[in-house]
Amino acid sequence: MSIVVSNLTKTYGTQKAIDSLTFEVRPGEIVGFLGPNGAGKSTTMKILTGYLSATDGQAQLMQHNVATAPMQARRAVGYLPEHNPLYLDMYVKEFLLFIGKLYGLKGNALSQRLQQMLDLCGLTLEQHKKIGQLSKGYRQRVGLAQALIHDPAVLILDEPTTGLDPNQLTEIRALIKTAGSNKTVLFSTHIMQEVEALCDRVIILNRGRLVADSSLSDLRREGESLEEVFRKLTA
Ligand SMILES: Nc1ncnc2c1ncn2[C@@H]1O[C@H](COP(=O)(O)OP(=O)(O)OP(=O)(O)O)[C@@H](O)[C@H]1O
Repeated sequence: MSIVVSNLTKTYGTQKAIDSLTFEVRPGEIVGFLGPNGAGKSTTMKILTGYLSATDGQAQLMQHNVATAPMQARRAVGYLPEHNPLYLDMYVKEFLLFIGKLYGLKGNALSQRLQQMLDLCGLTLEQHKKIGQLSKGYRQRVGLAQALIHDPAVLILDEPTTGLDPNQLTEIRALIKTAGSNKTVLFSTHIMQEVEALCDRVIILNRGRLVADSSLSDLRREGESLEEVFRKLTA
């Protein structure tokens, strides 16, 4: 399994943001992580990527426990956080080189990987611009390039297409599909068509609890649209 989450719980003060979540993601799957605002999606992703610690339960990425083997787990994952925090004063190329070095890349391996990421993410012409000068769609490309630069087995993307215009949205979706073709991808979104276009499976949370874990083909067989299923389970 690429991702294993068992009985994962996170409490903020007296509020349980996630409550005994258990699910697994197989190698190569693209899984849509859905739920209404505040359901606990970002909290789960932050625990998986080592930005938060769990109150209880366990999570593993590529067999590495995120709490007890954090360095190995972090190397196995690329993360695009919600709102894509970037250093706006850095140049695109400079930023990607900086992130590559943080992952231990150097010399030819670093230059080759940078070139591959600029090509893959369509950033070649923008590489000498400051990140702050880029449109939102191009900033998302930079966010994806930084998540991919160390060639992780797992990609975790928190609402990667929020706030994009329809053209940029289509381009970023295509990029996720290409970049994720040989990876395991867990990504959150509120756009149901996106899940239908990209995912093999959906996991739905509601108020911190898992309320559905199903392949899209099983959902379709039952004759309900994803939107109907979502509404029924999270109303
Ligand atoms: N740092 C924090 N301190 C206190 N409560 C928090 C904190 N972060 C999140 N929460 C709460 O935990 C719950 C889950 O939040 P989370 O951001 O994980 O949800 P989400 O499903 O990602 O929502 P959205 O779709 O709006 O991004 C919410 O009730 C939220 O207010």
